[in-house]
Amino acid sequence: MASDPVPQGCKTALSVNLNKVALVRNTRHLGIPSVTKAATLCLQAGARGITIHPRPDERHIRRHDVFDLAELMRDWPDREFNIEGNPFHNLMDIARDVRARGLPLHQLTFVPDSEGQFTSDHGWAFPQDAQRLVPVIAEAKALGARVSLFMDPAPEQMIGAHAVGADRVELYTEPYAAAWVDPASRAEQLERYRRAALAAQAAGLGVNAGHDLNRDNLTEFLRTVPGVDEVSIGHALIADALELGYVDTVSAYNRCIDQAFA
Ligand SMILES: CC(=O)[C@@H](O)[C@H](O)COP(=O)(O)O
Ligand SMILES: NCC(=O)COP(=O)(O)O
Repeated sequence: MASDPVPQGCKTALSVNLNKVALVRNTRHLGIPSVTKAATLCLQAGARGITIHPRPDERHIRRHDVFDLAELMRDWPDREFNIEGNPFHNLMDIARDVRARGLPLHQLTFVPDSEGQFTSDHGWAFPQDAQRLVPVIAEAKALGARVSLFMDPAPEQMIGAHAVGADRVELYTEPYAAAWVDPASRAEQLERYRRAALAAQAAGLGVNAGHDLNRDNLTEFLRTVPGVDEVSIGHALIADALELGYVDTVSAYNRCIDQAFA
């Protein structure tokens, strides 16, 4: 990686996931809403990066979106381009193609989804997944990308994630988001994530987080879980943008992050 737009150890960076913009766009053949325009507005509003998850069924992000966005990211050298997906399905082929075109690719987030999965709902497991992950992680790093592994908040798994060569883990936050409405469950979940983040950092990994984070649950998560390098947020953020617009929405999420560090 030539330069790292989201270095470890700084205030949490907001990466906007644009899957849901593409989902709406794909219901007609008109090209609206535009994924690249959404990316531009979010970056102008202060998003530190763009995330996409090109699923094999192309229900939202399509192959051309990856290249269109990578071209756009060339004009934003201090922002991060993060592509999520399963390295045993379509992800590595896309990553090779991005780099063959000389386009930026800062982070690959490996997610163990099945083809056609409704949405991501679990992380990698060690030692079961170790052997097959080693070569694809090595290849991703040779392509110049940081590698993050989507993981459940299980402290005992973090040494395994580091041993296979990952740079970071992305903690799967849906269980926290689902527990948020109930104060006792929320506290219990927060403690799980806090311990998982500390274990990851002790193993030498950076920590990202994502899935169902929103304006209500984000600040408390970042106040409690130490040293989160990046959050990727899509579903709730794009839903908010339908009401508030991209610019005000990105500002609102950045305020949630700022409040956690105040
Ligand atoms: C890994 C992760 O949590 C996100 O990529 C999430 O899966 C979003 O994907 P969808 O937008 O397809 O639900
Ligand atoms: N990695 C998580 C992500 O990119 C967005 O998840 P969500 O906010 O759409 O649930």
